[in-house]
Amino acid sequence: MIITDISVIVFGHVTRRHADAAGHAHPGPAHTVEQAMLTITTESGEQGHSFCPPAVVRPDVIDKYVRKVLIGQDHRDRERLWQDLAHWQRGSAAQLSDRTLAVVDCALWDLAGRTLNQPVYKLIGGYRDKVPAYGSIMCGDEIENGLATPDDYARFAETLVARGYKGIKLHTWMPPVSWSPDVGMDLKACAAVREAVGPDIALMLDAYHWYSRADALKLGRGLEKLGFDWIEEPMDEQSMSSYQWLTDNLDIPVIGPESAGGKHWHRAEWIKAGACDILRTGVNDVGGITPALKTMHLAEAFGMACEVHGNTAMNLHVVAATRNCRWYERGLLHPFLEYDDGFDYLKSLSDPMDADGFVHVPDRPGLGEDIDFDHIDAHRIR
Ligand SMILES: O=C(O)[C@H](O)[C@@H](O)[C@@H](O)C(=O)NO
Ligand SMILES: [Mg+2]
Repeated sequence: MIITDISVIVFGHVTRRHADAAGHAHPGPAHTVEQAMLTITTESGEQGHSFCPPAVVRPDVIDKYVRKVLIGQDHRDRERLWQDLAHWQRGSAAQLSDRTLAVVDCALWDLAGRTLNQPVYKLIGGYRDKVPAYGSIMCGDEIENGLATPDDYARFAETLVARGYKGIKLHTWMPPVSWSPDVGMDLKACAAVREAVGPDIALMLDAYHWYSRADALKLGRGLEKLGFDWIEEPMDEQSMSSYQWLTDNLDIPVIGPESAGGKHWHRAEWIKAGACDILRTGVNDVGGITPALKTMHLAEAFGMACEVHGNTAMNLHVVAATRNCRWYERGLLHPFLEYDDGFDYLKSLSDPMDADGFVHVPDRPGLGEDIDFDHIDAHRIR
């Protein structure tokens, strides 16, 4: 039970996803990027693993903070270890990020599950073994027949419905796309998708993140006419009062915050301020499964849904262990990418989806990631 070692392996991972100047992903040629696997080991050799970009678990952060808090501790004390790491953030000069807390917390949950031979969501307390997924489409682009026009979005939406999705979220065009942002074009894409899929598919929009209040209101009013289920991140989430204003002026549910910091504490303030109708959390956004569950339960106490940001096993287990979340966000998707091909370092998908749009939680222990350790060893960089 006592943690004796924390290690990081950096390996090469082949992907066709490329980040643009704003950090949003788009398809491109296959290229190799560095990926890190954090491993926490106990005195009896039990291990838990979690994946992230190498910078999140760079040696100085692991040595100065993570090892100091975890080594010699009982791995089952996830709550205390998470609180201790969160307290170290204050004195870390912003070097110890919520993302690092998340990868450590996930590895501890994976360790607990692997040790007990149980999936994480069953350790938390399962609510369901399969969850409905919405297809989360990548941000728009200027790629011919990609996501360059409203018709491109409409055609892709039809493909997603045929695949089984019962919900679709659009991310529309954002800089560096040359002519964006453009509320009119956002609404044309949303109208084209609604026309293509009909009234029974749930639709949501995740918009350009820095619209003015006036533009966000215009966008929201347009989505109301199209019967969309929520509007997401149309303004800078650092302005909670802007979201309070928008929520007061729109009928369509406003969801958030996704990217704002402050973990579950700040999300409590959004609820108190009436800055959202649906709360949002995400394992990477709030610092782990542990605080994501706190956020889910916070929202539940206020009679609110809390939708979980992001794909991968860590978020799927949170959705499977809670009632007040309607969807699993499966993505990001693009006509030129085959999402079901998965990752080259996992032997199978962590979020397999059936033809009816349900993602089945793997019955494998821990986070259930079917890790190809031989692949990782063969492509190890350091
Ligand atoms: O890079 C990002 O901002 C996220 O990946 C984002 O595109 C997407 O995950 C999101 O906002 N989902 O709600
Ligand atoms: Mg979002």
